[in-house]
Amino acid sequence: MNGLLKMNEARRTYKVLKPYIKQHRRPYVGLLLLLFVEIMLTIGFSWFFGSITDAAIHSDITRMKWLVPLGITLVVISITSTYLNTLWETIATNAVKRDFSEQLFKHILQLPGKHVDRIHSGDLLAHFTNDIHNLDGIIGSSLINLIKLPFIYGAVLIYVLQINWKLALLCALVAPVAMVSGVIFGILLRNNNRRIQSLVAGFNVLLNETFQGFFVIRSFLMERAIFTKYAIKNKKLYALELNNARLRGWFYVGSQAAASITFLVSLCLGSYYISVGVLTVGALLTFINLVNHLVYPLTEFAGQWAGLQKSMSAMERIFQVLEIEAESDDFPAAMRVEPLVSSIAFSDITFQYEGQPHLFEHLNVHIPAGKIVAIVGLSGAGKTTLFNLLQGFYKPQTGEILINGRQISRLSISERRSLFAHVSQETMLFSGTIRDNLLVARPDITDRQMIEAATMAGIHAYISTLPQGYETEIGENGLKFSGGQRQRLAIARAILKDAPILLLDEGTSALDSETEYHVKAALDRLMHNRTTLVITHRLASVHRADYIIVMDKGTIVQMGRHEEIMQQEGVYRHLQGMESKRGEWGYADAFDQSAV
Ligand SMILES: Nc1ncnc2c1ncn2[C@@H]1O[C@H](COP(=O)(O)OP(=O)(O)OP(=O)(O)O)[C@@H](O)[C@H]1O
Repeated sequence: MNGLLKMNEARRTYKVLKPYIKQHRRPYVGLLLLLFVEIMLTIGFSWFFGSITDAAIHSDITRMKWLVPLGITLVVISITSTYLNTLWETIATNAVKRDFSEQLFKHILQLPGKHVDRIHSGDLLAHFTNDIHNLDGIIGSSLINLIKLPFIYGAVLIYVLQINWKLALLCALVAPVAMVSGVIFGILLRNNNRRIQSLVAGFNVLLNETFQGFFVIRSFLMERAIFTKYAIKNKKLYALELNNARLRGWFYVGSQAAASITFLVSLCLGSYYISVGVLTVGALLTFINLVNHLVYPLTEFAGQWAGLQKSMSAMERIFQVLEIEAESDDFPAAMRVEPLVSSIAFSDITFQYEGQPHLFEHLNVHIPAGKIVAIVGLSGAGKTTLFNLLQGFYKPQTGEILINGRQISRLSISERRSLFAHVSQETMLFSGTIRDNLLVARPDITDRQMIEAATMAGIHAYISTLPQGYETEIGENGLKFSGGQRQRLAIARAILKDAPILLLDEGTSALDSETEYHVKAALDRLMHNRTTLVITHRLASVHRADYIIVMDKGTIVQMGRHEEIMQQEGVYRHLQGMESKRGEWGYADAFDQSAV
């Protein structure tokens, strides 16, 4: 039933969390022990009030003499147990959350490309900013209270039954009402919390897009539209939070009413019992002290149940990611592969992106070792997809990719990724220093090697002009690089990776002539003695290639040297024609001057 905690859901949750709870079992065992201490304290204090009152009424000084130190002992135990309870609960909850979030993060880092495509980064963010924190219910307070409350209820009921069974049973009549209203409250609260959680995930998506697309938003004057979206979500969240408060308010009013009625009934009937000599004043005091424990565990149980359900819905969202099979059990490590100049063969490859029509059908192509091969074609022809397949981000449905005759699918992920150095259109720079960004491929390299690579890439001279050189911080709050500088940093990274196959995406952005000269020179050095596949959108640069592969809608339509395929009627000549028209319009030149 919607809203009720499904048993298989709970079982699945605890199956996943069990190893983490087991690993941090000490604070959990401590909390279980404290549970019994708390039950003893609850009954002990009530008994103490009754006993000391009766002793006072009967002027029993001897009894009072040993009751006072006992009372002090109870207070000391109570203070200590409260302290330990807070400490152990925090340790248990946070240790489990810490390990579980690390596992989730690791899992996400190892998800296959086809699944990453389907998940919005804002949703992934929400797992860490929201869902993980909402797990408290299943691993912390709610779980412990759900175990504790029935014990407290049972122990108190047994104790008050032997004080006066009629009074006790009368008070216990409140139980069914409290339980039914608790279940209804739990369902309503869970449904409301589900809506809140999915709204919070939506917030993350919006914020993520806004901060990533800051300049696009400004350039397209989208500020008002984005702000309106934010404000609408904010209003919805406010309404849902208010709904939550109302639900909780009504529930606590109900609990209070139940507690007050029970208190009044036991006080009035108890006073009558005193007057007819069935109860002593002390026994009534003990009873009244305990009677609240016949109501609050029931109402509190419903509250904790709701907390548990809130955690369950957070866990449900996390499951959607956890259930996707990861590429490997552990992180692939960078490894040195033989710097053998390698041939590449796509053999009978059929591939389609999920939910898309076939992009490649029986694609066959052989690239000899040590050659520079340019891949050209209109946008969407499948050029980038070839790179994605080579690096194993996606798997072909049929066919094999062979490197030096070896089936690439038989290589480990480490071996496979170590074969390629990829210089993409967009150079991702991470927060940290220039050194950190250069050493991403090989943290073990020496300063001399790093400087050599930067010199070859034509970026060392610039880095040397910076006051802090290679230690300069880059990223959000640090130095920003121009497009050309970023490209040269990417080339330096690729030089340091020293892989036998170079995958180069030249991109559409043009560079000014001087920068282009430096980048080209750096690339020439990088391509030396390697097999290079270069996606190029600027046909002026294809003359350097040994072969040109022309792609159209997932098919290789032409292949050969520039001079050969220029003789043929087809896509390549058409592209060349477009390029020269672009040159005539002066578009490329104008762009060249403004870039970098
Ligand atoms: N992750 C993806 N999921 C679904 N479809 C995709 C994905 N990536 C690319 N495609 C589709 O596959 C086709 C080929 O895309 P690909 O990026 O390989 O083309 P391309 O030749 O590199 O284009 P461009 O020159 O514009 O970069 C396109 O129709 C594209 O929409």
